[in-house]
Amino acid sequence: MARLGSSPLAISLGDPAGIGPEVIAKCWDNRGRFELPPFVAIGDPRSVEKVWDGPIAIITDPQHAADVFDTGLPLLALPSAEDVLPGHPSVAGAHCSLDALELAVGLARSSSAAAVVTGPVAKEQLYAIGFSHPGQTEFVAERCGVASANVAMMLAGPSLKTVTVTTHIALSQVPQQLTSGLIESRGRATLRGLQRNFGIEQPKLAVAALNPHAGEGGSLGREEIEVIGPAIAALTAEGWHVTGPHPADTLFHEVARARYDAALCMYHDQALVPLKALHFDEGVNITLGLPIVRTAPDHGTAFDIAGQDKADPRAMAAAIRMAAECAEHRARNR
Ligand SMILES: NC(=O)C1=CN([C@@H]2O[C@H](COP(=O)(O)OP(=O)(O)OC[C@H]3O[C@@H](n4cnc5c(N)ncnc54)[C@H](O)[C@@H]3O)[C@@H](O)[C@H]2O)C=CC1
Ligand SMILES: NCC(=O)COP(=O)(O)O
Repeated sequence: MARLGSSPLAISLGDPAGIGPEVIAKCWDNRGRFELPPFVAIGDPRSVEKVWDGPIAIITDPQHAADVFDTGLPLLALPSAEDVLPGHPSVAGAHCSLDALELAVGLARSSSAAAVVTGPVAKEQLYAIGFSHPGQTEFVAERCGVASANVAMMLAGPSLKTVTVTTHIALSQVPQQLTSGLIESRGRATLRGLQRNFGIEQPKLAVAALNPHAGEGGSLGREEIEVIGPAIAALTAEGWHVTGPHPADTLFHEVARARYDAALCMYHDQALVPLKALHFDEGVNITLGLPIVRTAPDHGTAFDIAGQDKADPRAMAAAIRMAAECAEHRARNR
């Protein structure tokens, strides 16, 4: 188990109607088996009570989380304006999930929490209340004062780490938004993040192509020649170990995966499909490039199974463990 200082991890429950409250409660239930350090959950206590009958320890100071961790799930209460119905998202629930996220980030920024783990939110619900960021990644970056181009959304599992250059945009927008500058800055955030969070001193980055067969010499698209290639050359000139652009269809099999520490992908599904195919049960989303550690499970709100005791907590447990390990690693190598 990672050894943290006196501060617990702060975990936002996510959308109160999603599976966040259930998987977090199940993590507390299985804290010994999953080898989890003390954490404090943040959100509406009713969202947990509706799906779990274990003990909740309401606290008002995160520093008390460790004292009560053996007897109940430590919870900083942020009640939603309306009652919670698992599987039925609401405007009030979206506001509640955003408040919990904001508080969790604030606690980590002020060192009252060792790291942040975020429960799943529904982007559609957040967009409906005026949330102007593509996702939690960009929101956390802004709250930390980091430009969103300088963070990287990494999905990490035991045998694969992927990063996506463009994040939550329509597929039709990807070619316009892909620039050499953006690929470079995501690449840099990834390489530094591998060093800082995972202790990989000389990280190897494999860059995926956008087009089939890496563009087939320009006849199936010119992004590899005009956009991706120059970004790889710039990163290589800085001394980083970067290869590509690699045809994406042959980048994720076992032998190929052994050649790199992370794959830099051009769009969301290029990065997330291989990761979830291999490691859905234990995939972790980690934001690289922040002054704090932020992780999340790779899955979403799963409203279709919320409140039915079907949610698998292993990805949340992996996110908690990774947050603790990265925080400890960063503290040791300050
Ligand atoms: N980090 C985050 O906050 C994320 C949020 N989302 C949000 O979640 C919402 C739903 O997205 P979907 O694409 O449907 O993905 P999803 O991950 O919520 O669900 C996809 C399928 O996997 C199942 N599933 C997901 N997690 C599970 C678990 N722990 N145990 C058992 N089954 C599980 C669901 O029941 C569903 O059938 C969207 O609004 C999206 O914005 C999606 C991914 C990550
Ligand atoms: N598909 C990954 C995802 O939706 C996570 O996004 P974020 O809210 O962590 O930015």
